[in-house]
Amino acid sequence: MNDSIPLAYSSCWSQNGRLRCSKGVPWMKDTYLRWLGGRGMDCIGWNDQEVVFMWGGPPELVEPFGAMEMTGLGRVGSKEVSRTDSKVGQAWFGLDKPESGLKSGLEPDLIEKSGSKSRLNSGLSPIHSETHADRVTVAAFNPSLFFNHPHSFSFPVTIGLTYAKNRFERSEVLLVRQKRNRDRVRSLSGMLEESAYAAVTQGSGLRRLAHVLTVAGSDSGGGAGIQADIKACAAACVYCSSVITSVTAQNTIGVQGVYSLAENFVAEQLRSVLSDMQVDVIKTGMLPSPGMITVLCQIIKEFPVRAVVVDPVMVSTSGDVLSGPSTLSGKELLPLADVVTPNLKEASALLGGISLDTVGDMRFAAKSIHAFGARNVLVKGGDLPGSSDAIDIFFDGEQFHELCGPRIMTRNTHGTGCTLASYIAAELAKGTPMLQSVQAAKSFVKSALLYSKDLMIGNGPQGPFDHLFMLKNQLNNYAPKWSFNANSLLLYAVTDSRMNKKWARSITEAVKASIEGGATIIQLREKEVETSEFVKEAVDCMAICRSHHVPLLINDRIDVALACDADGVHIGQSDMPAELARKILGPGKIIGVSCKTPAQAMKAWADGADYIGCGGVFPTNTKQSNPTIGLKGLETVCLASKLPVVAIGGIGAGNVQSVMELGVPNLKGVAVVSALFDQESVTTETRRLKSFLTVR
Ligand SMILES: Nc1ncnc2c1ncn2[C@@H]1O[C@H](COP(=O)(O)OP(=O)(O)OP(=O)(O)O)[C@@H](O)[C@H]1O
Ligand SMILES: Cc1ncc(CO)c(N)n1
Repeated sequence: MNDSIPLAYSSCWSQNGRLRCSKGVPWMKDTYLRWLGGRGMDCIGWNDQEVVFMWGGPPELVEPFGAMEMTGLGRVGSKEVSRTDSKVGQAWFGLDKPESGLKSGLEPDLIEKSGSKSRLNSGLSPIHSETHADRVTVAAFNPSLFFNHPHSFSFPVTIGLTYAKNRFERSEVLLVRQKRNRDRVRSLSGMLEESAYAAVTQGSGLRRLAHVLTVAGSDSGGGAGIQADIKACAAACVYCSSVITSVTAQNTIGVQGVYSLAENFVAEQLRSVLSDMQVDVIKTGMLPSPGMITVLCQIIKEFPVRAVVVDPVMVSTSGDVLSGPSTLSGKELLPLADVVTPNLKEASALLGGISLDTVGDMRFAAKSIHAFGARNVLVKGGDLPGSSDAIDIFFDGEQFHELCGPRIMTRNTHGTGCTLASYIAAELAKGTPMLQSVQAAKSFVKSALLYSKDLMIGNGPQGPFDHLFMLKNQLNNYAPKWSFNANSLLLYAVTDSRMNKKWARSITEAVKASIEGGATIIQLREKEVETSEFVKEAVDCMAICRSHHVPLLINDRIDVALACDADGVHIGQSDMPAELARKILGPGKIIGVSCKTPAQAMKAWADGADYIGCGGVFPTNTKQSNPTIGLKGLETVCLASKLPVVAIGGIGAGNVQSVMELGVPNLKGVAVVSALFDQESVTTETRRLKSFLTVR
């Protein structure tokens, strides 16, 4: 790499795969800014597993990644720590206090607990350390927010990424946004992702894949065990190596035979993989003997990994015993587990055979198993009697989370447990935080069951399902096309068929006029138009919007959005659930959800929406039965929302200022119907309203 900026300005580099840090980098603000301007990146911290970079860029590239906040991620041992800060300049770069860097992102007690090797620090403060990195995390931020420095805007994204990659040849480079949306962001921006990959491969010619090692039994029927684990990891785009503990003769009827491997041969497999490959996460399944667990625990301590996921397999779905409860009752493994995932029978066995029949019992079980030393516990309720939902209880030692999803009526649930644990492991390997990993896994199992509910493999009562359904789902469009810029919510024009009719305009004319007046995003909300007509107009509107670089969304009608390749959809609380809309549309489309309450806003975020529409703020003729929430209600939802917000409902030139004056950072604009479209000149009215709005 052409490294024309002297290394002295940087605080660390890699040598033979180890990260080395310079001693006593002087605090030179101006030089540093020049360096940052040229590189767009600085290492702000590291520990023995992870290096954290800050990366800046021009606003239009950075904003989709969350302009106002950034997150530093760190790890101490296998515990992930993170810190999100909106007062970026000072807290993260220590412009005022060089020592304040990421050090403050790690709780001091964690640093101590983790032992002497782990440390994080500011990239600028004097550091004397040598460690190695197996992951480089690149956090995006917008330097224009706090650096009044011309060079901050002038470097290509790839330089930063190439830089990171070259510095840490053996490391994986990850692009992240806020902790909350990390996984989505990685796929949000096609351009950035491509750049990232180009950078990663160009630089050193090497690239890493997140890696899960499964230590489990083979299911000859292919639905559970090691076979399910490999497929689940593949579906999550993660590499999976496998150490086989036992071979079962198994089909959809039951388990006909079990042949367990010798403990020392399992140890040999473990050492083969772990001594050669960079495993991020170990997932365990069937461990047929206490001796095997002892061997595994020893080897995990020898080769520490990012996280350990323990699925305490004891009984197959068919009811056949795969390993006795005694194997885990030694409880050597649980203290090493970042998460343990017992089903009801397994939880009961771990707790000496108590009966678990209700969600309350599941909470009790989760707490009791947590006391054995696992950091997190997920008690799975797939077999909860009399429940129409599939309810799992997640306990992190402090809080319970009830993860609730619809129970899919199907015989094909063989291997759900193995799949769930492996998918959690895969997400953790990619760097997704624990709770989100569990949620993603649950959502994956649900979708896989839904897709496979009528599949017929084998003649027994419990069939396998199809893990790779996404490859076959033609509706899914996984190529990201549009990276959502929340600033486009500034003046959001929503068309209305009644008003168009009243003023004798076609939808296309209305859209064209509002764009001319300065609308920054358009939504077609056409409740009274025939589908064929709607699609035809939507295609024309798309062409106009594309040529003006204005995103076009379709209200409610996902089919129409797909048919005209719109940029996304806007959905209400009673329309298609956002989570399913995301499944159908893929990560590249924009999804907005109407929300009135903080709870709805949280759900929209969890479901993968990009923004929320909040209102009705003021009374309106468009939706007479819609109760208004007022400016106070809007403010409350904005403060609770993790997504950008656009206000809607009775907004026009007379009150738009009162809305924007709320001054909540994530309130990005106003959505307007009548004030634009129930007017003689749409262009004039749009222009007028726009004059009250400025990009914030
Ligand atoms: N019919 C279903 N519909 C939706 N989700 C389900 C269904 N059955 C199980 N799940 C979910 O699948 C995950 C695995 O739970 P389950 O209790 O089936 O595990 P398990 O008994 O260990 O599975 P297996 O032994 O078949 O591998 C949980 O998140 C559970 O809620
Ligand atoms: C090998 C194996 N592991 C796990 C399970 C649990 O479903 C199974 N049925 N078979």
